[in-house]
Amino acid sequence: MDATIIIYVVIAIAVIGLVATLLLRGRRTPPGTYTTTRDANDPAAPPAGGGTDTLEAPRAPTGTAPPIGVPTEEEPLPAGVEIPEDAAALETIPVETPAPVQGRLARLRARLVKSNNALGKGLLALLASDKIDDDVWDEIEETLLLADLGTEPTLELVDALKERVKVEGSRNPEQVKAMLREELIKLVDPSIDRSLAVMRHADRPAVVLVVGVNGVGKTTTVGKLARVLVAEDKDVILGAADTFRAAAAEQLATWGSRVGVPTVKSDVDGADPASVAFEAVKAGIEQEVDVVMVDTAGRLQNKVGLMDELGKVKRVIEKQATVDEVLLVLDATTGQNGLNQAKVFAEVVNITGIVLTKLDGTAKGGIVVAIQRSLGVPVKLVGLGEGADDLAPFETEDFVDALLN
Ligand SMILES: Nc1nc2c(ncn2[C@@H]2O[C@H](COP(=O)(O)OP(=O)(O)OP(=O)(O)O)[C@@H](O)[C@H]2O)c(=O)[nH]1
Repeated sequence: MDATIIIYVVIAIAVIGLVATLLLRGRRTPPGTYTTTRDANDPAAPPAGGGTDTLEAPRAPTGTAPPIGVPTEEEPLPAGVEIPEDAAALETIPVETPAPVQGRLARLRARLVKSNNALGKGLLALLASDKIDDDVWDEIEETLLLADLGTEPTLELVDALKERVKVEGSRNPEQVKAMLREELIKLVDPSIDRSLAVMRHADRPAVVLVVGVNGVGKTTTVGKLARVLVAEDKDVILGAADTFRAAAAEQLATWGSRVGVPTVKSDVDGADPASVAFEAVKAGIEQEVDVVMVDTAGRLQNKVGLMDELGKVKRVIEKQATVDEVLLVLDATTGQNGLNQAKVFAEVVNITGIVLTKLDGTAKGGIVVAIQRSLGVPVKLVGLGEGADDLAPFETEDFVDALLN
């Protein structure tokens, strides 16, 4: 009897608590409010009058989006932004355990071997031929250029090989392979620091901003990278600031929920990305996570638009934290086009690392060298498939071995 009363009392307290929480939360995030000056790139002029201005939301293609609040750099406000409960709450649903990160590139080597066979086999056959005359050197050069190594690195590699063949004389296949391996490793550069800046600061999380054009595999990469961080035992929050494509936020949230990582997103198409980024970092600080990772749209229709959007996202984040890492995602299959994209992004934000996706679908592994050379930024991660754990930290020797096998 006593026990029944206690159970009723506990249930009553829980219901009252829940109702109070819902009421309070509703009051904390008034929709459609906008209290300070607009930015030039904000979508619509605020109506005149009153202490609180209300902005029309940027319209979704259907034109059905309701008015939302748009943040300013002075005082960002939520714009229909959903802030999930902390990761501990999400962990009540079964989550997947990501594959270990250590040695992933070596394990995924077969993907590169398949696509880069032409490069490795071609070069080894040429170098091991009885007589290496100018025609053979030309063919070697062509093979390297076709693998997107870039003109300058190709010439450097060919010169180094010519010199070694002259000095060492031998064309025993094993020796040739060792020689080529050494020279390729030098070109890719094992001395570069490729670690990700994902260490939590004393009082706030590390913030990673992920940029790149649509379709390169950016959202997928953020999802996969969340798994990498979870595998390294880090608490993560995702910010779905790619508000341009309606499904991107849901796609990201699905990736996150698979590994118990919450996603801050807006339920309004075309909401201000800076608002989502701000709220994600705020949630990350409040929930004391290690890393906040923000996905962005970064449409490349023109440089000024891109600069406005990414610049604002970054400035708004910097009201509460530092941006520790800006990762540019590039599709390895796009060759020169990817390099051009990289240059435009590099002019707009300070890129600290490259994620090269779809390396499994191309024989153009040389793009790693070309990108590092032209941007002066290291390739930190490579995408080697559509599977959830097909993203690997870049390791020079494993990469070169995959090219040559
Ligand atoms: N083969 C292969 N496919 C990949 C890789 N990375 C991503 N993809 C695929 O590329 C496609 C596009 O990926 P998304 O993540 O949606 O591209 P996005 O750049 O985020 O596009 P938006 O969300 O529109 O900005 C998807 O089908 C992914 O599965 C990879 O490393 N290898």
